[in-house]
Amino acid sequence: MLDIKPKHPQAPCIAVFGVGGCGCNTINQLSQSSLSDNVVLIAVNTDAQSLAVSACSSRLQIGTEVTKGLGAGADPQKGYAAAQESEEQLREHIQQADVIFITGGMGGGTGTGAVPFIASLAAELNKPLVAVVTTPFSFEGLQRNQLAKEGIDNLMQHASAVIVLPNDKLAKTLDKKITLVNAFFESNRILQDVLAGLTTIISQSGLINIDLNDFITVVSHRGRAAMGVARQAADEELQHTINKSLKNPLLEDIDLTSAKGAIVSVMATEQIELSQYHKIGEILQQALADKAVVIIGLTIVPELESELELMVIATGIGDKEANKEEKEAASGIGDTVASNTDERFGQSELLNLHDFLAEKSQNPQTTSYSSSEFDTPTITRRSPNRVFKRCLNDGAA
Ligand SMILES: Nc1nc2c(ncn2[C@@H]2O[C@H](COP(=O)(O)OP(=O)(O)OP(=O)(O)O)[C@@H](O)[C@H]2O)c(=O)[nH]1
Repeated sequence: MLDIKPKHPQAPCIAVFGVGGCGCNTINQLSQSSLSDNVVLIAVNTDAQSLAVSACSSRLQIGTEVTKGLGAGADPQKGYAAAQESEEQLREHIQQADVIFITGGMGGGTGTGAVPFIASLAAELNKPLVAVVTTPFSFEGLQRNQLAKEGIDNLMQHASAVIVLPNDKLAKTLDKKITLVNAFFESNRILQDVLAGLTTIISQSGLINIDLNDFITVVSHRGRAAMGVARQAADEELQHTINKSLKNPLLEDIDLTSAKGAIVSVMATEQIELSQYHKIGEILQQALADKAVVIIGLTIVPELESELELMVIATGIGDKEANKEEKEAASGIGDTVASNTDERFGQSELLNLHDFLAEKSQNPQTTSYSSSEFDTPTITRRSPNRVFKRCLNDGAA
């Protein structure tokens, strides 16, 4: 049974399901990250042996009758039937969470069959669910790739957002001599970062907070999602940093101009200027679809190593052609450029920051942070010894 006891009762409960071999490997690696204490990792598999060596404290063997604990033998229908057999336990786990992340490798039996089933339960229980899945290496053959495609199509019908990480794409960025085991490990590190980043974004209390409702607003656009992280190098133009965050080479080739929503988590030092914060919103509005909802959170980290770090999650990414038609219809012309960004950029967020800066200039003590309140300044963290710390307005701290 899922047991989430957040230290901060107001913090949303986040369940991360790792399903099948790939999913369980990923959350094993994720358990090495420092995650907020409201995040629970649940290993779900048909394969009893692989589950037995999982580092996760919550493990759920599904389909004991259907698979006899031996895996789904690359048959997604078996994976689906296994999840169906264990529907009650899965429901109990889902019910206790406020938001669900699920990860698995598409192309085999368990992940391809069970991930869409779990997503359908979450949809039925009205819980937001974001899936982060891989597609097979092309050397694994056409059959696996076809199964993966079908699995993703099924998943898209139920998940709030789906982030796809093609193993093939990853292979292109690795040394040709890398071993298969290491290639998987590297790929899992990306999955780990994506999941750690997603959970951090909702758990973290910043100066300008991104809460669960913001997250739900953005993921409710449904469809493909993408995520990118960037750190501003010394003297780098803000535009360039944002472009970097939008061009994560390990994610799918996707058309961000069709994204209908984005959540941006900004970490910056106290030196961040109002105009910089505003500019992030403007640049993103121009990069995404017209009327895209952009929610920007800000956390002040005095010890940040760079001037600024950004994590962007873009959602509701659709078909390029459909998007072009939509834009043309909306504007009455061919090439549309995002206009009137102020209207779509949350004024209340700007006011919050403005208040903060004004207050700071009048009363410097209100922003004197103790350095122990903050931790390593990167958005995603891998060190198991580092506890994620909250910032500024966390009343419960
Ligand atoms: N990135 C990454 N991909 C993996 C890993 N393990 C497997 N995969 C990919 O995920 C696909 C599905 O493999 P598994 O997750 O082992 O399969 P399963 O879902 O457990 O299904 P069955 O073994 O048939 O029960 C494979 O075809 C690989 O492309 C991993 O550790 N990392």
